[in-house]
Amino acid sequence: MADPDTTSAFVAWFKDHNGALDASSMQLSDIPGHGKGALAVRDIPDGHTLFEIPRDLTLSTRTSSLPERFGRTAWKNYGLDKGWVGLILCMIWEESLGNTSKWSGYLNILPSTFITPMFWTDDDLNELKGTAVVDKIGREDAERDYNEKLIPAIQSRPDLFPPSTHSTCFSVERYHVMGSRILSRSFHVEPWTNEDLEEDHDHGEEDGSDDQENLEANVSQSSAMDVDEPSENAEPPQEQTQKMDEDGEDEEDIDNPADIAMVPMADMLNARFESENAKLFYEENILRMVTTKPIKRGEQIWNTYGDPPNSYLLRRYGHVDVVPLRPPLKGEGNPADVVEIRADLVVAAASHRSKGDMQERVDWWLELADDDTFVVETDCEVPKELISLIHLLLLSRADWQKLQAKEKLPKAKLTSDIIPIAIEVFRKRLEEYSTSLKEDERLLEDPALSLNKRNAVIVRLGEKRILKCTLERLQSLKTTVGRGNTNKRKDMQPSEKSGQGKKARR
Ligand SMILES: C[S@@+](CC[C@H](N)C(=O)[O-])C[C@H]1O[C@@H](n2cnc3c(N)ncnc32)[C@H](O)[C@@H]1O
Repeated sequence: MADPDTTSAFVAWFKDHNGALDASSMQLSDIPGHGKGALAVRDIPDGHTLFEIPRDLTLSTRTSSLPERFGRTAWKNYGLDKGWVGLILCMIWEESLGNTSKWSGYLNILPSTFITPMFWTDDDLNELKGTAVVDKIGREDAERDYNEKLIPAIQSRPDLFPPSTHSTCFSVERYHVMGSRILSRSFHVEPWTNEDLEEDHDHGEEDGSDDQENLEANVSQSSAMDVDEPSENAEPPQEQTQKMDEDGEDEEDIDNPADIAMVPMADMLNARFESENAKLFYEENILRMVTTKPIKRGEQIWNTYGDPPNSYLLRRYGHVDVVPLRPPLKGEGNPADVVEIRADLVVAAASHRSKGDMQERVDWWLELADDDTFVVETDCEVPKELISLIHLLLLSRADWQKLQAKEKLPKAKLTSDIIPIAIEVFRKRLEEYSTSLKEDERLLEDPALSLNKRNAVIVRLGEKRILKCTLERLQSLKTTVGRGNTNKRKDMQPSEKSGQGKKARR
């Protein structure tokens, strides 16, 4: 895919702009099935610096000159300070400048085609039916920002965005390309000093807005960051996270979109479940990629994307992880997979035992539990909140009234009246996919299966394996409970983990 000329032009640009690369340790290469990536060209010890990126070489709304030229007040008035649209506009504008942009040598190496579901045909998207990907692709939301913010902004300043370039450089297609580049490559880079933060704050005041809350949140976030490595510098280096947050709508949840940055060179590293052997740290003036394990010559240098489930990997990055699974699951897949179960499925399964005031109980639940989706992980444990909701729906009217008075959710215990309903929930959830688990396993044996379809099958198969495993455990528990012997099956007690309010990736 990458031609060596593009790669060497990028490396030359990086060095020309004060990036430091230890080429005796690492080189960029084409890696089959991974696009480009970094390989160790010698044995590298733990704690070794592979490259350093000057902060001003990162590309964000802080470093591009566009927000300043556009005017900070106007930037806010057009809504460019919220979400990703401001950074997307900076990237498109920098690209429209061609070779005169400081980042042209970087933008030239970034991909313009993506294999994420955002760009799939309806036929391929159908393969994702039932999975956690379907509702989260967000193409319509992105296009709303394009039409309601970006277009009015560029039309307001023909001096910065000549009308002749609108249909080419500023097209909705380029907008999606830049959005996908951010989705799959951006980092969360906070300012180093309070002065930098104050600078952000000053801009807010200049615009007559009050950013004090955000400012404080950022200060505390900064000081709370993990410090992984001892540093020779006055201040310790701090760990960077590629991808701001694990939640699906992360991009919108970020306190300060100015913290989202494209980081040349650091974004050339691939990632695989629990394979991380290098990590990005930040210091006052540079970001530094440091090895976190010894790496053998010829091995790939892996960053981490936070080891998310395959549904998330496919949606954001366009690939899936397939590694050995852990008990109780067998075979290969992603040990970080999850399956989401909507609360309405639980309500439907419990409806035949309805107490008449079901809706009232559901509303009360939503208020108190603050989540309408349960997440089952590869340990195949029934989420505590799911059990608790079934309990709530089955309570006698008198017990329900007592509970309301106490404002406490019912205990999460898998009793003989709960188990059959939980079984029905898992069965119904499995029916939401259009194929069976066995059919999916057969499909994966077909070498002619397209990459998109293969990835979709891997995502849904991972979810189905969790559902089947949990279902089997519930069925076996039903038999045990039926025999009046619950003590032997302690393993089916709900996990504490899920009781701690693990949120669905929505
Ligand atoms: C941060 S970039 C890494 C550099 C990228 N490979 C390139 O060619 O520019 C992230 C992208 O790399 C690819 N990638 C990363 N890890 C991968 C993996 N384990 N398997 C396949 N592709 C991977 C995906 O296309 C993902 O969107």
